[in-house]
Formats: sequence, C-alpha cells, structure tokens
Amino acid sequence: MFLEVSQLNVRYAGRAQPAVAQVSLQLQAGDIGVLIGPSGCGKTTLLRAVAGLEPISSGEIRLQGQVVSSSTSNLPPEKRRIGMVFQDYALFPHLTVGKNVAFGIHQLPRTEQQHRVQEVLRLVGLENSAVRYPHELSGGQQQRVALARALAPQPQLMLLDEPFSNLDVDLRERLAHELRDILKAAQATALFVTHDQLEAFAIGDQIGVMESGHLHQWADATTLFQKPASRFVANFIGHGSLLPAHPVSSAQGWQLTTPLGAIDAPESQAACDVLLRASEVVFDADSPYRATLLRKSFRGSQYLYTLQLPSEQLVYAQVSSQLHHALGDSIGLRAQPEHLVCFAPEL
Ligand SMILES: Nc1ncnc2c1ncn2[C@@H]1O[C@H](COP(=O)(O)OP(=O)(O)OP(=O)(O)O)[C@@H](O)[C@H]1O
Repeated sequence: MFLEVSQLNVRYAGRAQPAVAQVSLQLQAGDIGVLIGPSGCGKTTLLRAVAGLEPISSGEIRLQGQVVSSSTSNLPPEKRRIGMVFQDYALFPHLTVGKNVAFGIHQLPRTEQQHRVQEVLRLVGLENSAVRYPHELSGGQQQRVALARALAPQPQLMLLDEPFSNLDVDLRERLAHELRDILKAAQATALFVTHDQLEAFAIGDQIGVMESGHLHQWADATTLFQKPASRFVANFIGHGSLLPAHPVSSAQGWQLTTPLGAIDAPESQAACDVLLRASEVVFDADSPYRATLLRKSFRGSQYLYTLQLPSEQLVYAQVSSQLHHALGDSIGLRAQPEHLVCFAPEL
C-alpha cells in the first residue's frame, strides 16, 4: 500500500476534542483520494499530518511502507517527497512561470531543469507560457502553474487543499476534471481536500467522508452513494431523507410501508429508516401520498423540490422542469428506490 494511515489521532493543545480521531485509510499507488466533510471536520489537519506539518498524538502514518509519523517520531516534511498545492497559489510574482516551476528542482543540471519545466507545463496545458509572469495569467492558469511547480520535483505524494476554492463555479468543475487527467498522466498518487461533492466525485478514486474528526467511510463514489456506512454519510452525499418504514407481507411479497408508499424489501427486513434520495422520489399526480412544495431549485432539465410531509418531515424530489407547480401546492409523490438503504431507527 502506498499511503497507510492507521488509528490516527491529532490533538491541538487546549482543545477537548481531537481534530482527527481514530482515522484509518489506505491509498494505492496512482490513486486519488479525496476528503470531504463540513467545515471544521478535520480534513486540513489530516492532510497536514500526512505532510508532516502537524505532529500526531497517536497512531501511525506510513508512506511506501516507511513509518513517517508516529507518537514518537516525525520525519520532517522536506524529507517526505511531498508536493503541495493550496487555495492561494503562492506563486512568486517577480519570477516567470518557468522560474516558478523550476523553483523546487534547482539541484538538477540546467538542461534537465528546462526539460522538466517544459514537460510539466505541457502536462498542465501551459507549454507556451514559460516566459510570462503570474499576474498575466487567469486564476485558473495560475493554479495550474502551482500544480506544475508541485509536480516538477516528481513528489511521491501530492497533497491538494481546496485548490480551486478561489475560482468561480464553472471553472472549478472544468478544472476538477482536468486535474484528474493531469494527475493520472503524471502517475501521481494524491490526497485532495474539498467540501464540494461534485469536485470530490469528479476527482476521487476513493472518497472519505469526515465529521467531527471521524472518518465515517472511505470508499469509491458508487459505494458511498449506494451503501452509505452511516446516517451522516447518507444525509451528506446527495439530497436525501430518512423516512420511517415498517415491514408488511402483501400479495407482492414482503414490502416496507413508507410515508411515500410501499417499496419491495427482503423478508428479513426489520422496521427501519429508509433512505430516499431526490432521484428516488417521483412525481405521481394520482398518488395518495402527498406533500407540500416548500422550495424549488432550478437544475436545468429538472427542478430539485423540497417538500414537507404531513408528519412535517422534509423530502426531496427531482421533477421535470416542464411541470409547473407553485410553492404551497400539494403534490402527489411515490417512492421508487433504486437501492434499498436502511438504518436502524434512532432511539
Ligand atoms: N492550529 C490550531 N489550533 C487549534 N485548533 C485548531 C487549529 N487548526 C484547526 N483547529 C481546529 O481543529 C478542527 C479541525 O480543523 P480543520 O482545519 O482540520 O478542519 P477542515 O475540515 O479542514 O475545515 P475547513 O473546511 O473549514 O477548512 C476545528 O475544530 C478547528 O477549529
């Protein structure tokens, strides 16, 4: 395994709760891992611990089998062969793009340096910009220069902390896809921090969902979506609601009754809270199950509706933007789950 984080705890002085609590994760060579979670959940602290910038309280971090952090030892950051990109590009304004990129490879012979600078600038699509200055480039281009600079010394691991957060939404999404291509072309192993789910899904081979220092799940995007390990992950990934469901035997076999109709279930299924995502709640004018429309968010060909059930619980539905419902309308809905995801009811 390339990166192994085991039972990691990081505690800041004077804080009652650890910023990172019992986190374990593994990353294979060439894979891109992404950490997502709400503000303050410990993403940056975990990344800084991997970089060697934050001492750890207990647990272990291994890079290519070598222990780089433990409670008794800490390999300094400069010895870890790590490349870092942060949200502020931190380029040197008085140096050209080429000189910025060459910054970490001064020990190489000059021709080799030039060759490597051209190689990484080509990788990030800026091969003709070596003689320009940072202020002559757009925000997205500057961030690509920062990426090229971090890649130039051929780090064994790339760490990226919200590198696109200063950029506008359209550019962010495009750059997220580009970044994945660039990292894959460079055969880099990377750990990326974001609080943007679309970015996480666009970039990550493995995605970790964190909350209050804990890593709830570390898995690929499909698994996170189809088999969320906890209520927190179920609520955090995609728009969804957990609705109470009770098993009943019917002519169709075993089913679960929910506030949005019955759904098929295995016989062994006990009473539970069932996850219904917006894509699994469909508009049905004839349905006896109705909810009041509270909010409509336009999403191109569809609206994301936020609706309230008679029990006052909120549900979400994706509805064609061809339909014209007004706020306050009572709307017929039906549950149509693609995957049955259930959690034991909360006491
Ligand atoms: N230097 C510090 N000293 C004390 N507490 C800190 C320090 N840095 C972070 N924390 C605390 O540790 C917790 C985790 O912070 P961290 O920056 O790792 O979260 P994050 O998930 O990266 O948040 P964000 O998305 O807002 O950047 C927070 O409660 C934060 O207040």
